[in-house]
Amino acid sequence: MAEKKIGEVILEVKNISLAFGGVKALTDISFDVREHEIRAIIGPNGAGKSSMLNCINGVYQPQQGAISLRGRSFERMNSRLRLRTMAEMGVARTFQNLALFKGMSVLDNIMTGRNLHMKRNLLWQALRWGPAEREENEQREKVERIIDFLEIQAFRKTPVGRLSYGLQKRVDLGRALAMEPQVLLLDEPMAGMNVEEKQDMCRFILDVNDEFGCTIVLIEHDMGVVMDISDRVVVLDYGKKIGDGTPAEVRRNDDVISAYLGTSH
Ligand SMILES: Nc1ncnc2c1ncn2[C@@H]1O[C@H](COP(=O)(O)OP(=O)(O)OP(=O)(O)O)[C@@H](O)[C@H]1O
Repeated sequence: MAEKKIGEVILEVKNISLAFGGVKALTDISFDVREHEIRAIIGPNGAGKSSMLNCINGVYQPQQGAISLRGRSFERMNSRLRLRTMAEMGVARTFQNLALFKGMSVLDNIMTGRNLHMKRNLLWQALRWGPAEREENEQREKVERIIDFLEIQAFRKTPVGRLSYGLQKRVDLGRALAMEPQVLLLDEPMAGMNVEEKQDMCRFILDVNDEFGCTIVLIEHDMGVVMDISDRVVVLDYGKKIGDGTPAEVRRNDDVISAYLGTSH
Protein backbone atom coordinates (compact mmCIF):
# COMPACT_ATOMS: atom_id res chain seq x y z
CA MET A 1 0.00 0.00 0.00
CA ALA A 2 1.30 3.49 -0.87
CA GLU A 3 2.46 5.50 2.10
CA LYS A 4 -0.13 7.98 3.29
CA LYS A 5 0.69 11.66 2.85
CA ILE A 6 -0.13 13.69 5.93
CA GLY A 7 -0.24 17.41 5.11
CA GLU A 8 -0.15 20.75 6.91
CA VAL A 9 -2.16 21.61 10.01
CA ILE A 10 -5.78 22.14 8.92
CA LEU A 11 -7.51 22.47 12.29
CA GLU A 12 -6.04 24.03 15.39
CA VAL A 13 -7.49 23.82 18.90
CA LYS A 14 -5.79 26.29 21.25
CA ASN A 15 -6.24 26.45 25.02
CA ILE A 16 -9.93 25.59 24.99
CA SER A 17 -11.81 25.75 28.29
CA LEU A 18 -15.53 25.12 28.57
CA ALA A 19 -17.71 24.99 31.68
CA PHE A 20 -21.40 24.34 32.25
CA GLY A 21 -22.15 26.29 35.41
CA GLY A 22 -19.76 24.80 37.96
CA VAL A 23 -18.90 21.75 35.82
CA LYS A 24 -15.60 22.09 33.99
CA ALA A 25 -16.11 20.02 30.85
CA LEU A 26 -12.79 21.06 29.22
CA THR A 27 -9.72 22.68 30.74
CA ASP A 28 -7.03 24.29 28.62
CA ILE A 29 -7.09 21.77 25.75
CA SER A 30 -4.74 22.24 22.79
CA PHE A 31 -4.00 19.99 19.83
CA ASP A 32 -3.90 20.14 16.06
CA VAL A 33 -5.18 18.06 13.17
CA ARG A 34 -3.21 17.66 9.96
CA GLU A 35 -4.66 17.33 6.50
CA HIS A 36 -5.52 13.72 5.55
CA GLU A 37 -4.90 12.28 8.97
CA ILE A 38 -7.24 10.24 11.11
CA ARG A 39 -7.16 11.93 14.50
CA ALA A 40 -8.95 10.25 17.38
CA ILE A 41 -10.10 11.86 20.62
CA ILE A 42 -10.59 9.18 23.21
CA GLY A 43 -11.30 9.06 26.92
CA PRO A 44 -13.54 7.41 29.51
CA ASN A 45 -17.18 8.44 30.08
CA GLY A 46 -17.56 12.10 30.93
CA ALA A 47 -13.98 12.90 29.80
CA GLY A 48 -15.18 15.77 27.59
CA LYS A 49 -15.07 14.17 24.13
CA SER A 50 -18.55 15.25 22.99
CA SER A 51 -18.00 18.72 24.41
CA MET A 52 -14.77 18.95 22.42
CA LEU A 53 -16.44 17.83 19.21
CA ASN A 54 -19.25 20.33 19.79
CA CYS A 55 -16.69 23.12 20.21
CA ILE A 56 -14.94 22.10 16.97
CA ASN A 57 -18.26 21.88 15.19
CA GLY A 58 -19.34 25.31 16.41
CA VAL A 59 -22.29 24.10 18.51
CA TYR A 60 -20.63 25.21 21.77
CA GLN A 61 -18.76 28.45 22.26
CA PRO A 62 -15.89 27.83 24.72
CA GLN A 63 -15.33 30.47 27.41
CA GLN A 64 -11.61 30.48 26.64
CA GLY A 65 -9.34 29.60 23.75
CA ALA A 66 -9.77 29.52 20.01
CA ILE A 67 -10.42 27.03 17.24
CA SER A 68 -9.26 27.75 13.73
CA LEU A 69 -9.83 25.97 10.47
CA ARG A 70 -7.31 26.67 7.71
CA GLY A 71 -6.17 29.66 9.76
CA ARG A 72 -9.68 31.10 10.10
CA SER A 73 -10.96 31.62 13.63
CA PHE A 74 -14.63 31.57 14.67
CA GLU A 75 -14.88 33.04 18.15
CA ARG A 76 -16.44 36.34 17.07
CA MET A 77 -19.31 34.70 15.18
CA ASN A 78 -22.73 33.92 16.62
CA SER A 79 -23.58 30.22 16.73
CA ARG A 80 -25.76 30.23 13.59
CA LEU A 81 -23.12 31.92 11.47
CA ARG A 82 -20.43 29.69 12.97
CA LEU A 83 -22.31 26.50 12.07
CA ARG A 84 -23.02 27.74 8.57
CA THR A 85 -19.45 28.88 7.94
CA MET A 86 -18.12 25.55 9.20
CA ALA A 87 -20.42 23.69 6.78
CA GLU A 88 -19.44 25.97 3.90
CA MET A 89 -15.77 25.38 4.71
CA GLY A 90 -16.33 21.65 4.34
CA VAL A 91 -16.85 20.39 7.88
CA ALA A 92 -19.50 17.66 8.28
CA ARG A 93 -20.34 15.43 11.21
CA THR A 94 -22.15 12.28 12.20
CA PHE A 95 -24.07 11.94 15.45
CA GLN A 96 -23.86 9.55 18.39
CA ASN A 97 -27.64 9.56 18.72
CA LEU A 98 -28.52 9.21 15.08
CA ALA A 99 -30.09 12.32 13.57
CA LEU A 100 -31.76 10.58 10.65
CA PHE A 101 -35.36 10.80 9.41
CA LYS A 102 -36.56 7.33 10.38
CA GLY A 103 -39.61 7.29 8.10
CA MET A 104 -37.66 8.38 5.03
CA SER A 105 -35.73 6.06 2.70
CA VAL A 106 -31.96 5.60 2.80
CA LEU A 107 -31.70 7.48 -0.50
CA ASP A 108 -33.75 10.47 0.71
CA ASN A 109 -31.85 10.64 4.00
CA ILE A 110 -28.53 10.81 2.19
CA MET A 111 -30.01 13.39 -0.22
CA THR A 112 -30.56 15.74 2.75
CA GLY A 113 -26.77 16.00 2.95
CA ARG A 114 -26.76 17.55 -0.55
CA ASN A 115 -28.89 20.58 0.45
CA LEU A 116 -25.94 22.90 0.77
CA HIS A 117 -24.96 22.05 -2.80
CA MET A 118 -28.41 22.57 -4.35
CA LYS A 119 -28.59 25.81 -6.33
CA ARG A 120 -32.30 25.86 -7.18
CA ASN A 121 -34.70 27.06 -4.49
CA LEU A 122 -37.39 24.95 -2.84
CA LEU A 123 -40.15 26.05 -5.24
CA TRP A 124 -38.16 24.89 -8.26
CA GLN A 125 -37.30 21.67 -6.49
CA ALA A 126 -40.97 21.07 -5.61
CA LEU A 127 -41.95 21.58 -9.25
CA ARG A 128 -39.18 19.19 -10.34
CA TRP A 129 -39.09 21.01 -13.64
CA GLY A 130 -36.42 22.19 -16.08
CA PRO A 131 -33.12 23.10 -14.45
CA ALA A 132 -34.34 21.88 -11.07
CA GLU A 133 -35.04 18.41 -12.47
CA ARG A 134 -31.59 18.31 -14.11
CA GLU A 135 -29.95 19.39 -10.90
CA GLU A 136 -31.84 16.82 -8.85
CA ASN A 137 -30.72 14.07 -11.25
CA GLU A 138 -27.10 15.16 -10.89
CA GLN A 139 -27.42 15.20 -7.11
CA ARG A 140 -29.02 11.76 -7.15
CA GLU A 141 -26.11 10.36 -9.14
CA LYS A 142 -23.69 11.60 -6.48
CA VAL A 143 -25.84 10.05 -3.77
CA GLU A 144 -26.04 6.74 -5.66
CA ARG A 145 -22.23 6.68 -5.79
CA ILE A 146 -22.12 7.06 -2.00
CA ILE A 147 -24.71 4.29 -1.61
CA ASP A 148 -22.55 1.99 -3.77
CA PHE A 149 -19.43 2.93 -1.85
CA LEU A 150 -21.11 2.11 1.49
CA GLU A 151 -22.52 -1.14 0.09
CA ILE A 152 -26.11 -0.33 1.00
CA GLN A 153 -27.65 -0.65 -2.50
CA ALA A 154 -30.07 -3.34 -1.29
CA PHE A 155 -31.62 -0.87 1.16
CA ARG A 156 -31.78 2.30 -0.94
CA LYS A 157 -35.61 2.45 -0.83
CA THR A 158 -35.98 1.08 2.72
CA PRO A 159 -37.16 3.45 5.47
CA VAL A 160 -34.16 4.02 7.71
CA GLY A 161 -36.11 3.11 10.87
CA ARG A 162 -36.35 -0.49 9.65
CA LEU A 163 -32.58 -0.96 9.37
CA SER A 164 -30.29 -2.43 12.02
CA TYR A 165 -28.41 0.07 14.18
CA GLY A 166 -25.14 -0.71 12.39
CA LEU A 167 -26.67 0.04 8.99
CA GLN A 168 -28.27 3.24 10.30
CA LYS A 169 -24.80 4.39 11.39
CA ARG A 170 -23.62 3.70 7.85
CA VAL A 171 -26.46 5.81 6.42
CA ASP A 172 -25.53 8.61 8.83
CA LEU A 173 -21.98 8.41 7.47
CA GLY A 174 -23.43 8.55 3.94
CA ARG A 175 -25.42 11.69 4.78
CA ALA A 176 -22.26 13.36 6.06
CA LEU A 177 -20.30 12.23 2.96
CA ALA A 178 -22.98 13.72 0.73
CA MET A 179 -21.86 17.13 2.01
CA GLU A 180 -18.51 16.45 0.28
CA PRO A 181 -16.61 17.25 3.46
CA GLN A 182 -12.93 18.04 3.70
CA VAL A 183 -13.04 17.45 7.45
CA LEU A 184 -15.34 14.75 8.75
CA LEU A 185 -16.20 14.67 12.46
CA LEU A 186 -17.39 11.25 13.62
CA ASP A 187 -19.19 11.03 16.95
CA GLU A 188 -18.64 7.54 18.39
CA PRO A 189 -19.08 5.84 15.00
CA MET A 190 -18.74 2.39 16.55
CA ALA A 191 -20.94 2.84 19.64
CA GLY A 192 -23.55 0.13 20.11
CA MET A 193 -22.14 -2.06 17.33
CA ASN A 194 -21.23 -5.74 17.40
CA VAL A 195 -17.69 -6.84 16.50
CA GLU A 196 -18.48 -7.46 12.83
CA GLU A 197 -20.23 -4.09 12.44
CA LYS A 198 -17.24 -2.39 14.11
CA GLN A 199 -14.86 -4.04 11.64
CA ASP A 200 -17.02 -2.88 8.72
CA MET A 201 -17.14 0.67 10.07
CA CYS A 202 -13.34 0.72 10.56
CA ARG A 203 -12.92 -0.35 6.94
CA PHE A 204 -15.29 2.38 5.72
CA ILE A 205 -13.52 5.05 7.78
CA LEU A 206 -10.16 4.01 6.29
CA ASP A 207 -11.64 4.02 2.78
CA VAL A 208 -13.28 7.43 3.26
CA ASN A 209 -9.93 8.78 4.39
CA ASP A 210 -8.12 7.19 1.49
CA GLU A 211 -10.56 7.46 -1.45
CA PHE A 212 -12.40 10.70 -0.56
CA GLY A 213 -9.25 12.29 0.86
CA CYS A 214 -11.17 13.44 3.97
CA THR A 215 -9.39 14.46 7.13
CA ILE A 216 -11.13 12.61 9.94
CA VAL A 217 -11.59 13.55 13.59
CA LEU A 218 -13.36 10.87 15.54
CA ILE A 219 -14.32 10.50 19.16
CA GLU A 220 -14.65 7.13 20.82
CA HIS A 221 -14.46 5.77 24.31
CA ASP A 222 -13.43 2.29 23.25
CA MET A 223 -9.65 2.64 23.03
CA GLY A 224 -9.09 -0.66 21.20
CA VAL A 225 -11.05 0.02 18.02
CA VAL A 226 -9.47 3.35 17.19
CA MET A 227 -5.85 2.43 17.86
CA ASP A 228 -5.56 0.43 14.64
CA ILE A 229 -6.94 3.10 12.33
CA SER A 230 -5.76 6.40 13.85
CA ASP A 231 -2.62 8.29 12.88
CA ARG A 232 -2.58 10.25 16.14
CA VAL A 233 -4.67 10.14 19.29
CA VAL A 234 -5.59 12.77 21.90
CA VAL A 235 -6.62 11.35 25.28
CA LEU A 236 -8.92 13.29 27.61
CA ASP A 237 -9.78 12.50 31.20
CA TYR A 238 -11.97 14.67 33.45
CA GLY A 239 -11.79 17.44 30.84
CA LYS A 240 -7.98 17.54 30.74
CA LYS A 241 -5.59 16.34 28.07
CA ILE A 242 -3.52 13.49 29.49
CA GLY A 243 -2.00 12.12 26.29
CA ASP A 244 -1.30 13.06 22.68
CA GLY A 245 0.69 11.12 20.11
CA THR A 246 0.77 8.08 17.89
CA PRO A 247 -1.20 5.04 19.07
CA ALA A 248 2.07 3.41 20.19
CA GLU A 249 3.05 6.48 22.24
CA VAL A 250 -0.37 6.79 23.82
CA ARG A 251 -0.48 3.08 24.68
CA ARG A 252 2.61 3.35 26.85
CA ASN A 253 1.60 6.62 28.53
CA ASP A 254 1.22 5.92 32.28
CA ASP A 255 -1.54 8.50 32.78
CA VAL A 256 -3.54 6.95 29.96
CA ILE A 257 -3.04 3.44 31.32
CA SER A 258 -4.25 4.42 34.78
CA ALA A 259 -7.21 6.44 33.42
CA TYR A 260 -8.38 3.37 31.52
CA LEU A 261 -7.58 0.88 34.27
CA GLY A 262 -9.59 3.03 36.65
CA THR A 263 -12.74 2.63 34.54
CA SER A 264 -14.77 -0.25 33.23
CA HIS A 265 -13.53 0.21 29.63
N1 LIG B 1 -25.05 20.37 28.21
C1 LIG B 1 -24.43 20.09 29.36
N2 LIG B 1 -24.83 20.64 30.54
C2 LIG B 1 -24.20 20.38 31.69
N3 LIG B 1 -23.14 19.56 31.80
C3 LIG B 1 -22.70 18.97 30.68
C4 LIG B 1 -23.32 19.19 29.41
N4 LIG B 1 -22.65 18.47 28.47
C5 LIG B 1 -21.67 17.82 29.12
N5 LIG B 1 -21.70 18.11 30.44
C6 LIG B 1 -20.75 17.62 31.46
O1 LIG B 1 -19.45 17.86 30.96
C7 LIG B 1 -18.60 16.75 31.24
C8 LIG B 1 -18.05 16.18 29.94
O2 LIG B 1 -19.14 15.57 29.23
P1 LIG B 1 -19.02 15.02 27.74
O3 LIG B 1 -20.39 14.54 27.34
O4 LIG B 1 -18.36 16.01 26.90
O5 LIG B 1 -18.07 13.75 27.96
P2 LIG B 1 -17.82 12.49 27.00
O6 LIG B 1 -16.38 12.16 27.13
O7 LIG B 1 -18.35 12.76 25.66
O8 LIG B 1 -18.69 11.35 27.72
P3 LIG B 1 -19.41 10.03 27.08
O9 LIG B 1 -18.33 9.11 26.64
O10 LIG B 1 -20.15 9.49 28.27
O11 LIG B 1 -20.31 10.50 25.97
C9 LIG B 1 -19.43 15.75 32.04
O12 LIG B 1 -19.20 15.98 33.42
C10 LIG B 1 -20.84 16.11 31.66
O13 LIG B 1 -21.74 15.77 32.70
